[in-house]
Amino acid sequence: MLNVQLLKKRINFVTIASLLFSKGVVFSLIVNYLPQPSQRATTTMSGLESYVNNTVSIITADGRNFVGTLKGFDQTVNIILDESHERVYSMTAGIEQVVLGLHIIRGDNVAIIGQLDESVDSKLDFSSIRGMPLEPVGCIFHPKGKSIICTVFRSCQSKNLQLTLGGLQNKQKMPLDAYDLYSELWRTVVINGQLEQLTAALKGCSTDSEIIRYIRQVVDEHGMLEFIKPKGDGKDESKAIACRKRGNECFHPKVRKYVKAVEHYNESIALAEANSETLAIAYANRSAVCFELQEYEACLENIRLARQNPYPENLLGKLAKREAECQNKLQSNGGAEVSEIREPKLSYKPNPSIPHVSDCLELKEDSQFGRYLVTNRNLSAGDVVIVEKPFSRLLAAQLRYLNCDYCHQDVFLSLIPCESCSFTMFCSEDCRKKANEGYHSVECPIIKDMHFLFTKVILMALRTTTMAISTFGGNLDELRLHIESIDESNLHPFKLDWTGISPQEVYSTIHVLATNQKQRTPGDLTQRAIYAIVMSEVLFGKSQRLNELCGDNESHRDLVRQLIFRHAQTAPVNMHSLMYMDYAPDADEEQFRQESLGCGSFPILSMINHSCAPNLVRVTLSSGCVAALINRPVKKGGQLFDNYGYHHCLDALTDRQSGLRAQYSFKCECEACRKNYPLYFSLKRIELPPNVVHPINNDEFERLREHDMQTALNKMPDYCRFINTFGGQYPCYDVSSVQEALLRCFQVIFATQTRKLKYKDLSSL
Ligand SMILES: C[S@@+](CC[C@H](N)C(=O)[O-])C[C@H]1O[C@@H](n2cnc3c(N)ncnc32)[C@H](O)[C@@H]1O
Repeated sequence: MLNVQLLKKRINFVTIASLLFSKGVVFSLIVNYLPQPSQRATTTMSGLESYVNNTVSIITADGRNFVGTLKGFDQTVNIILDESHERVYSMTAGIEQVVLGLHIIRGDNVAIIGQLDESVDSKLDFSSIRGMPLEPVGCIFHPKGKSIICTVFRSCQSKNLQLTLGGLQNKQKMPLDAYDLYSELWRTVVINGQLEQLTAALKGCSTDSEIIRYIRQVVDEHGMLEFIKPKGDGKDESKAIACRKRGNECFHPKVRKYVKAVEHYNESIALAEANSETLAIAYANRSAVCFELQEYEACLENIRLARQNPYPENLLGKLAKREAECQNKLQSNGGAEVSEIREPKLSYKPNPSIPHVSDCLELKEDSQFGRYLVTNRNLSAGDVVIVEKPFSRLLAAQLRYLNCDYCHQDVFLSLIPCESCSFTMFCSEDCRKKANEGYHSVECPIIKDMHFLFTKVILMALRTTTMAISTFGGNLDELRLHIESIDESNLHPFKLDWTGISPQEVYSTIHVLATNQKQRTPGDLTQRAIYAIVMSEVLFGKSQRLNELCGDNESHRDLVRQLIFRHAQTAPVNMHSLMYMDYAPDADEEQFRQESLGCGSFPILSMINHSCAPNLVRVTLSSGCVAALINRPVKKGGQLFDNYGYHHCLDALTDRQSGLRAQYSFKCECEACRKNYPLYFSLKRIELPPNVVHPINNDEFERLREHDMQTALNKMPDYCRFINTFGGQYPCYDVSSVQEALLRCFQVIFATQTRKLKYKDLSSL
């Protein structure tokens, strides 16, 4: 009934669309609950097209084997199989084939896809084949999906890590990343029969420092670090000129892709040497775009920046003419219109000690859930219970030439560059200064390499560590003493008074977030220790600022490694994605969609546990805060539940359970898992009383999809009322679909929106 258009934008094949339409899938659910794209393997999958409608065999990261007809996939390798089954291997019985029918496999879980040779396959006697069940290969955090494929397919069984790494480097024709190093080391350990020894050694380590030291020995034994070759970063005139040319192509009157043009000019600005003609021309060209976008104030500012640099004399007249035209326009247009930003307010009195949290929330702890939040009053759909700002945050790399690295605002017409690196831009001198004082002075020389070497989850470990260091004014002794004074078993954010809290105390609440270290396998711990070793080596090798802070003190370096190691464990478990609503008119009919803005660490939101049938959603606000909004009634005494990317409407029970166990180390026993709630297209419909009209009306929903604020404001109370009245009948199609519509209202009213939208009539987007 709702949202069928959304389907087309995720999956480009009409065949899949018709398949799922017929089953009534609401695709925005998929959009909203699948993990963020950067969390998933984003392999280029053009080769996959040839497999469509053929039988394929897929090995997933959690070690399962699915066979079925490939019906389609999207750019993040979410796969749709039809007539599928799972092959379960065992050493004591033949291969079991569990029939699944239509089955969706999430992109982040796909390790290998290959076409099945049916002529060979059909001759196999499955009952007589024995095979070891596959081990999880853990691709969830791999940045590009490439190594998994290399790792599993590689026939080379060399016991010498240097040989395999060298071979891999030649084969990939590009530098290795940190995951490559880990996966090759792990394979070598297994081939050499050293797994037991390594496991025993890790078990014998009683501190993080000992784990890192032991893994460092293994890394050094194999000479692994020489394969990490950071390229460094810096200004580059020829690249700056090339970017400007790309900008000019987009600016051409027949193309008029103005936002794209600005993105290229911004890259040119970031790459240009300070006080260069290239820099001046890039600013001047950006001023031309501003003029076309009728942003006259910004145009004047860009003209000023161009003139501050050696702009070619023979072109100065052109600038002066543009300047005069701008001034005329400004005089005749009056002041610029200011768009209203709506910030949700807490629905109940704030907690006197934690003003960003409603006073009805309490923190509890038990052996099943660890720490968790409960409400001491009934909550209703639409209630706002938390509005929290992040301690540390990281901008998505693909937005680096559109958004400010510090405040994340997409003020792309007025970004200024970092004075040293080519990877970071800011919206103002103020943000540039704050970023440098906070994290950037340490990260500046290595941030570009870090984005190549690590995924964003692991980069959050870096950012949280650099923020921790700056929180203590760079004084590593003080930071160490502070950490040593924390009683981890007894500290949580509800124990602190946030009204006058110091940044150091805020860091304490981040420091004690769950690491799940006890549940981590030796392979997992090795992986994270390698990340900490590689990251700190690159930092110590290139970051002058960090070397100044550490001096000759080896214990300072040790502290940095330990913090990165710790946050490489806390980040994947606790970090939250920051999202914005993008506008992409040619991405099929669904013009607005949630995209990744980055990620952040949050002391209070991190206390919320998961359910596959959650009762709240998170929305990233323009202020950079994240709000928790209730989307299903919660009774007094009930626990608040977030969704960690595994929703019963979208994922089958076994997929959810294995995914949550692999990523978050717990066995989910939520209501949806206990009662095996159906997938969305199998949900029952409820019979509404004759006086109740279903609140989703197609015309209004269409306007919501177009992000019409008035419709969102009008419909939100209706949707909340419906959910609050019929929420007791969950799970049912009616409540789930209205929850989706309510989420869209939250997004229209409160979520960070792209500024591009403002230019939809002036520019091709
Ligand atoms: C973001 S933290 C949530 C707060 C956590 N309970 C704590 O004590 O810090 C995520 C971790 O909490 C635990 N967790 C989350 N949801 C859970 C659930 N439904 N049942 C049991 N444990 C859960 C898992 O250990 C998971 O890795």
